[in-house]
Amino acid sequence: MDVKVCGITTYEELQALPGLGVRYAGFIFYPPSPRQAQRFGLQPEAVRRFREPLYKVGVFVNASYAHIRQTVDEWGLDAVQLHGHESPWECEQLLPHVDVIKAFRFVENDHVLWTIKDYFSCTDLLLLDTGVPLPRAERDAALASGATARRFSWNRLRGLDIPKPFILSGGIGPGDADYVRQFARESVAGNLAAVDLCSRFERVPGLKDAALVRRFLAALREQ
Ligand SMILES: O=C(O)c1ccccc1NCC(=O)[C@H](O)[C@H](O)COP(=O)(O)O
Repeated sequence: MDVKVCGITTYEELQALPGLGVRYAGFIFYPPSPRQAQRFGLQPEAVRRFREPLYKVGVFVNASYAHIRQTVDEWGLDAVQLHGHESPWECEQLLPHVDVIKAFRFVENDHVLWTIKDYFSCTDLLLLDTGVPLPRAERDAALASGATARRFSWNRLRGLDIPKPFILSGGIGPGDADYVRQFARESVAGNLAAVDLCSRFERVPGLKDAALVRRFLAALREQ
C-alpha cells in the first residue's frame, strides 16, 4: 500500500517525500484552502523540474478544463484529483491528457457504490473521503476551508466490492497506522492503492510535520 501526502506547500516538504517512502504528492489548486500550493512561495518550475520518483497530483475543486490543463503543464503534474462535483464527462475530457483521480466526499447515508459507479470507466483512481453532513449549499461553504480532518466511516465500505483502485482518505491521523493495516486486510481493500495523509500531519495549517509522517510510515510498515 502506498502513501499520498496532500497539501505540499514548500520545496523542502517536496524534497523530503521520496526519502520517506511516499509515492504520491498532492498540490492543492483551490485558493480558499489553507494548503494552497503557492501559499508559502512554492514555484511551478521547481515542482516541474523535480525528477525524483514521485507521482505529482494536482487537486482541483470545480475548476475549468482550461485552468486544469494549463496548471498540469505549468507544474508538470502526473495526475489531477477532482474534488468537487465534476461529472464523468468532465473526467473523460481530461483522461487523454493526464491521469484522473475522482474524489468523493461521503456523508452518512450516501450510497458508496451507487455514487462511484459512473466513474469507473473515466478515471484511473478513486479517492474516498469524508464529507460534511449539511445541506448542499452549507456543505460547500464548510468544505471551502479544505480538508475536514474527520475520519471517513470505513465501516460503510465493509463487504463492498470496489472494482477500481482507490485511495483511502479522510481524517487519517498519526495514531491510525494499526487501524489502516487492519482495514488493508479486509476483502474490500483488494484494490486499495494508497492512504491519504493531510491536515492531521501538520504543524500549523498548510505546513506538514515530516516527523509525524515518518513515524506513521514506520508504524504502517511494521510486520
Ligand atoms: O486539503 C485541503 O485543503 C483541500 C481543500 C479542498 C479540496 C481538497 C482538499 N484536500 C484534498 C485531500 O485529498 C485531503 O487529503 C483529503 O481531503 C483528506 O484530508 P483530511 O481530512 O485532512 O485527512
